[in-house]
Amino acid sequence: AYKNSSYKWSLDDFELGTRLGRGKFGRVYFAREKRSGWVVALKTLLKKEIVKGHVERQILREIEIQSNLKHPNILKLHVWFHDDHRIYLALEFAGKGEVYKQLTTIGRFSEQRTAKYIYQVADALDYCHRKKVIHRDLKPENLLLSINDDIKLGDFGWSVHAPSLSRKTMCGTLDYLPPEIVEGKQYGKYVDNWCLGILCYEFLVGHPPFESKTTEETYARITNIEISFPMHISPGGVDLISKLLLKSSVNRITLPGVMKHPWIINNYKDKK
Ligand SMILES: Cn1ncc2ncnc(NCCc3cnc(NC(=O)Nc4cccc(C(F)(F)F)c4)s3)c21
Repeated sequence: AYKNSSYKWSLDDFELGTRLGRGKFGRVYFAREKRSGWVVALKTLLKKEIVKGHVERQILREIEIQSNLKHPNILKLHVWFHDDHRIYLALEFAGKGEVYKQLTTIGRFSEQRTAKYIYQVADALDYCHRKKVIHRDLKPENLLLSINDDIKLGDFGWSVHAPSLSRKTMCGTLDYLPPEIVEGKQYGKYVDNWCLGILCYEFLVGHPPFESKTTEETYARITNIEISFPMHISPGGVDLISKLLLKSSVNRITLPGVMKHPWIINNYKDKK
């Protein structure tokens, strides 16, 4: 029945299970589609919250963008539907949950684990960029892990079609903002390359490089690129991060360049 896209999905098609997570606009549940037995992560978003947050256009853009992306390291949006009060996103279920939960539990990741995740995120982002999509909100909270420990890039709630000037209102952490956004300049797809550098540092060290007590201090450290590396990071890791965290966005190492970087090659053995 559900193969033809005109099928009207509803909550009645799903059996809800345990709650997997809670966000600002709604909750995520483990769910099973009754007829096929398919397991999904059902994200519910309260319409009145979306209207209050003035993010209606964003959720529609996310649905349009994520429905058209098909990549092994991007969380699939299977179907979406709505009722009087909520919008529902039936997403691919990531068996090992959120990356940041693992990062906070373990503290920091090994070079091998980091290289694998960075390779997979770079591969997913390169695919997005080729489809003219900038993710813009890359951080551990938006990364999930499949049961085979593969990265699933999720939450395209902030993604846009390149190039873009649309303001990214400050919600959540500032640590990942690149200098061009902090300085309110026009920006392009290279914002994702910057975020990949922040992500790589945070995976290896356990916290982002410019984290500070005050917003002003974080801004200052981002625009001056004040970065220090702990002793335990290898020269290869320092080299890759230093080639991503460059003020001039066009000089940042490309995503294919990240995937071919010696540090990645040496540390990520079983890449396909
Ligand atoms: C926790 N967890 N454990 C396992 C597991 N497996 C899959 N998914 C999980 N969690 C959901 C991950 C998400 C993916 N895509 C999202 N998309 C979104 O949240 N979009 C969104 C929200 C609010 C406002 C807007 C708007 F309007 F601003 F655009 C957009 S959330 C899982």
